[in-house]
Amino acid sequence: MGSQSLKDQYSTTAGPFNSPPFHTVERLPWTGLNRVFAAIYGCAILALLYHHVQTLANSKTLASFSITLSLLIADLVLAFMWVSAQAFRMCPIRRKEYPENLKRLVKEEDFPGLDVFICTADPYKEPPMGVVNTALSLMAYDYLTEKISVYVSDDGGSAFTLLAFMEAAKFAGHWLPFCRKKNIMDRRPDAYFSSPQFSSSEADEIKEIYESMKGRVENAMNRGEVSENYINNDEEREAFNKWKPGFTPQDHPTIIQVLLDSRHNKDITGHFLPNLIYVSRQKSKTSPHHFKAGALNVLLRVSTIMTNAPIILTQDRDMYSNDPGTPLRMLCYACDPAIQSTLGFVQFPQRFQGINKYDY
Ligand SMILES: O=c1ccn([C@@H]2O[C@H](COP(=O)(O)OP(=O)(O)O[C@H]3O[C@H](CO)[C@@H](O)[C@H](O)[C@H]3O)[C@@H](O)[C@H]2O)c(=O)[nH]1
Ligand SMILES: [Mn+2]
Repeated sequence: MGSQSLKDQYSTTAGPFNSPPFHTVERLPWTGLNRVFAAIYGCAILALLYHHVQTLANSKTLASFSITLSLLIADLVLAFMWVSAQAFRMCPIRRKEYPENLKRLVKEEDFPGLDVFICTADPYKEPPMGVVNTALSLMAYDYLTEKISVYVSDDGGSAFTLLAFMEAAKFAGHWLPFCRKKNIMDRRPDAYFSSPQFSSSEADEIKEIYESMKGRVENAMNRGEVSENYINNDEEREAFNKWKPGFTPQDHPTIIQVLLDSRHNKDITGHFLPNLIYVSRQKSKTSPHHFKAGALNVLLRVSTIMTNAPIILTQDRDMYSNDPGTPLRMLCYACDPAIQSTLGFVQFPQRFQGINKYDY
């Protein structure tokens, strides 16, 4: 990473201004064994390929020529796959961040703003409640809430997704202070409610609010419309009125709806809530929309005008953050002057759980 060689980074002992380090990187033991194994395996592959080439050169019939050629091609493909997988085994490392050291040098009020992007594309393949859960796990980060802005891009152009987020905006007022108070790690509500740590009368109350929100959204979806009894005020009515006849996911004007404004909206304990903005970009059958990349580009443009945070975090709708300290961990890299000027992005490892049958 950056101009520092990996070797220099291994010896990182001090952070900026000789403070304790913000992050360290350590080589994993037993790498030597991987390399020896790869060398032996590589020789075996080369010998096999050499054998195929020899047989090919000496083959006398068309049948043996074509069989050997197919074997050679197949083994070349397998060899390529094996070589590309070795990159991860040659120099495995473990990175560690020390947010406590960062907090000692940088005051919380001086942390940068954070614009969070979530994309969703289809309310039936990607149920709105799933996207809401993802968003809540990010809104509940351990970070000054008024510095967080969550932008949701809805390529499905669905009133149900907007309804789900209107409900989520209200639920956030209960969920965020609850997570803070209980210091919950998994801040995706449905993951928390199905975890063994979930048990207390307070948690039961929150679960009840969650279930009633979920019920309302799912009922509306089952009925196939957001009827009058889901709408609470004129502002909400005005938003849903944008779904005029002829509105389709592939052809409709832009909808941008601010659901939470961090300058005004507070949770039940009086803390400010993060910004929450619903965006469904304009679509037209005559111009390509470029899928997720197109959606992210639109969110970039919208967020630049609305909040323009120097840090952007993006997350697919089928993932969630299982560590509320993620923004601080990211800042451990972004605030390190030694790598800051060359740092483009920080990527966190993904852990796959509960993959559905379409995701293999
Ligand atoms: O027109 C589209 C299509 C997809 N998406 C979103 O893009 C994300 C990724 O789509 P998904 O169907 O989950 O694709 P996966 O194959 O699971 O995703 C992997 O592969 C994609 C590229 O194929 C990457 O963009 C993803 O980050 C990566 O997780 C999701 O949030 C979608 O809602 C849109 O916003 N608009
Ligand atoms: Mn996915």
